[in-house]
Amino acid sequence: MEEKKREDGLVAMAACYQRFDPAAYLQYNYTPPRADFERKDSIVPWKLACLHRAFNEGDVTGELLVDVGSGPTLYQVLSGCEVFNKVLLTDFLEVNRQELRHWLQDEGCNLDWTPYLQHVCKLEGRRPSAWTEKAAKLREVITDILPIDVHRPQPMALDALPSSGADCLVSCFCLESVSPDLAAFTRALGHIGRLLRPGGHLLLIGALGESYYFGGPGVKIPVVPLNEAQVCESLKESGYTLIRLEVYTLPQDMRVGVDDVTGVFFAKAKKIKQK
Ligand SMILES: Nc1ncnc2c1ncn2[C@@H]1O[C@@H](CSCCNC[C@@H]2Cc3ccc([N+](=O)[O-])cc3CN2)[C@@H](O)[C@H]1O
Repeated sequence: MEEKKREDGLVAMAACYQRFDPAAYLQYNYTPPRADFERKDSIVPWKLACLHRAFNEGDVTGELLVDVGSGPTLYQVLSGCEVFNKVLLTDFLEVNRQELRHWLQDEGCNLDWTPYLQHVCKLEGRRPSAWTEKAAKLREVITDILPIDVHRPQPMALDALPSSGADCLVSCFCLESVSPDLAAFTRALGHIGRLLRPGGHLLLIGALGESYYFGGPGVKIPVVPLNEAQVCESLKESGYTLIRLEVYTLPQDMRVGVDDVTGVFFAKAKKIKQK
């Protein structure tokens, strides 16, 4: 009975995503005020600063970085692309994989990523005009955009990764938005952990206190509301050691009606080496 209930929850969640609208989603979350590079307290600059620091403090190294549940966004790998020479983007929906391909092939997409590229160049101490070099670097290291389902014990095709696994995973706003409940969120953390080599790092960004968001006009998608303690506990339960947790609380004017998120967490964790 338990298994049937679990399965039904995942089928219902997948059905919600059939109406996901990448262009609207990008508009809701990746334009001002949530993405305002002139504002110190805007969410996107905070996320980019967390990722820049995490990728550049010396302990995150290797060949392969996998972004889990990329959605239609690229910001999550703008720092990582300077550290890894192979980056895989992944998503559950073809419409999102297509949106990412459009950018990769410079075919025009639904968001201008230039301000993001310029901002991360600034974080790296480079002149903002180096954004074109960063865009070229990104197009060089992103070797594929693949399907993924974090609810499967094997979330990606077996031949997608080397047998040793990825050296680092990044995942932003995905797991809590695709899991019917906390147990499913924790299981999904364990599933993606199987893509990561022991000792590899997980950089996880997610929503705190969010119970729904709009994935398009009238497309209300349920989210499992998380608090910091649950995030820490789920990471521990699914085989990670927490290195650092940072929390951002949304100022009132960042609450724009597209979700009921109250905060954002950034966790840097490490997959425990098997004894
Ligand atoms: N089974 C699956 N496995 C993997 N990925 C899957 C699966 N099902 C759907 N997906 C894939 O996962 C999805 C990822 S987008 C999820 C959106 N998360 C909530 C949204 C995001 C957001 C952004 C920014 C801010 N902010 O404050 O600045 C707040 C918030 C809070 N609201 C989507 O790409 C879908 O295609």
